[in-house]
Amino acid sequence: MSMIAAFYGGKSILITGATGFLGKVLMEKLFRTSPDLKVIYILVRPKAGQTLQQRVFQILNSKLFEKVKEVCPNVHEKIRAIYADLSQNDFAISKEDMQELLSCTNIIFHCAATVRFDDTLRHAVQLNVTATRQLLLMASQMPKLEAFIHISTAYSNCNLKHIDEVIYPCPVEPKKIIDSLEWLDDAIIEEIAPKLIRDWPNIYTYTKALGEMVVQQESRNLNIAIIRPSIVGATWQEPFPGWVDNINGPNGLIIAAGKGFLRALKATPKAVADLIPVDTVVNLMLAVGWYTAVHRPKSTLVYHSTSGNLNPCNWHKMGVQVLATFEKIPLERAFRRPYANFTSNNFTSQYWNAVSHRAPAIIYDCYLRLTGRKPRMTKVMNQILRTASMLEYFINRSWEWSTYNTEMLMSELSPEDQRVFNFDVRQLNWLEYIENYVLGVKKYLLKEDMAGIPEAKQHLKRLRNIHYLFNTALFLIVWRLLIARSQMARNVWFFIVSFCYKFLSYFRASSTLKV
Ligand SMILES: CCCCCCCCCCCCCCCCCCCCCCCCCCCC(=O)SCCNC(=O)CCNC(=O)[C@H](O)C(C)(C)COP(=O)(O)OP(=O)(O)OC[C@H]1O[C@@H](n2cnc3c(N)ncnc32)[C@H](O)[C@@H]1OP(=O)(O)O
Ligand SMILES: NC(=O)C1=CN([C@@H]2O[C@H](COP(=O)(O)OP(=O)(O)OC[C@H]3O[C@@H](n4cnc5c(N)ncnc54)[C@H](OP(=O)(O)O)[C@@H]3O)[C@@H](O)[C@H]2O)C=CC1
Repeated sequence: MSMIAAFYGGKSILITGATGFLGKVLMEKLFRTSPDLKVIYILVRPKAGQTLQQRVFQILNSKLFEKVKEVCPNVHEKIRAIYADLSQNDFAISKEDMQELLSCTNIIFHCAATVRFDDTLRHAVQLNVTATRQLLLMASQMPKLEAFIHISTAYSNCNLKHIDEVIYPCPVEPKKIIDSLEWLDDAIIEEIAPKLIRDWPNIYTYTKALGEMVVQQESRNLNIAIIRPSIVGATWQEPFPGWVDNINGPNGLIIAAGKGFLRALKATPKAVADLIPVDTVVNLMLAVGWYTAVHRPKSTLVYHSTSGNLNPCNWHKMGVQVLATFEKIPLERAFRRPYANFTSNNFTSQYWNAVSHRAPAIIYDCYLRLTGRKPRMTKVMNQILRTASMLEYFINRSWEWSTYNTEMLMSELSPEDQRVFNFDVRQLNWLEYIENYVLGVKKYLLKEDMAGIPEAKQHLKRLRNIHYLFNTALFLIVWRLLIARSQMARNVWFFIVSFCYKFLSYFRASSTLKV
């Protein structure tokens, strides 16, 4: 019997960010391994015209939850969606709901955040810092609370090269920033933001670092742990391999590469690609929840959920495997054949952007215009290049994350728990994982049918022929222009023609002699 699964039985669990990528996989695993849990409270806001109930219904009826429905048929009754907006005072939760949360919650998993790199400082602080403080305040009023698990990111200290499982101080006190945002207007905030974030690459990582400091400062006598995942990728094993449902991190670039939009990337091939499967992160989260509640460590422990120091893979290996998978399982209606290279040189990168990205987009838009359609490719291309440039910081550097606490926890688990809540990335086979990942992007994110693969392959063949035809035509045009304008080009041309003529005459004469 799994001790961790048994621990969550009968518990009331509060999850923020349950509608996000990590939150959904966390709920799925909880329901599947501890179907006798009492209730999962989720703080949700209405979004995209959907009510809370519609959002929950959609999640529970997705492919991800298929296995849960077999193990826990009454899952609908065990999930309680509470209206909340984490960027509002008291999260805009009703008095009754707040009372219920305060009196019943046993465990908190705080996943909600804005993960946009380009968010405004005001909004990112509201969500990643102030909301964390507010939730800790709520937690301190929960008599039954056993553990508070805060999800941060391994990149919260990406201004350092070696990162230990400790909370590092930030140059500016979070409280000072929270207070100053109350009276500064938006224009001034955006002006001072670059000065505040110093050597952090974006607002996201900076505010996540502030969030950790808040956790340390406001921990009071709570049982708290922080988990820092690196780049969270598709599921490795559970509930099935390759599940993914958003375009963050590598996902958008994998699609852009598979559709033939992105054919070169400013990346350092040997830099470590620190991906971590989402189910591995979730298993660690549940193990940490159990350990924090049962063993009650004296201080706030930080756990790194990273792969680089235990089972490293670099961007070259990853890129090659992504492309190899697209050879076997192409995406539908590609713009060009998937082909790409990584370059760490600025000049080469600019060159490839002009030749491989912008030029084909402009040519395609001309074609759309000529055929009476609305041009759109340049816009799409600009968006992809903007996204790629935002991610560049992370694919041109390597970090070392120590994992003492994570390894310590692994050794504390029973063999059964190590199996059911496996977070040992040493067992991960990267080639197999990446293949399933790419397949998952095609099936679950793009919702493409596997039956369409032969047609997709046929389409790629047509693209290859168009490519050859285009290159030949281009060569002939350039050559013709050269011959018309340059004596030297004419001489070379006559030399080639006469050489070919002589070769053919010799070949014909020798074959006549043999007869
Ligand atoms: C040496 C030889 C080698 C040979 C082999 C070479 C082979 C190469 C093949 C290439 C294959 C590539 C495969 C490898 C992939 C490597 C990529 C690695 C990426 C690494 C990422 C590291 C990130 C780590 C950070 C830390 C992790 C975290 O803690 S949190 C999660 C990270 N957060 C995010 O990822 C959020 C990032 N997104 C944003 O901040 C914003 O979306 C944006 C700023 C990027 C864009 O904002 P904007 O307002 O302009 O746009 P938005 O409204 O959001 O969207 C507009 C349209 O753009 C689409 N979109 C959005 N995001 C992405 C995206 N990530 N990728 C692609 N497209 C995106 C979006 O859908 C919108 O489209 P429309 O709706 O159609 O308009
Ligand atoms: N994905 C990754 O690569 C990594 C993620 N992390 C961390 O993991 C956690 C989860 O990330 P992930 O699941 O990928 O992110 P998502 O963007 O998928 O999910 C974010 C969640 O936060 C919720 N949220 C955002 N704003 C509000 C708000 N104002 N009120 C209520 N809820 C809100 C979202 O709700 P809604 O659906 O309504 O928008 C959503 O459920 C974050 O803390 C992130 O920093 C760490 C490292 C890597």
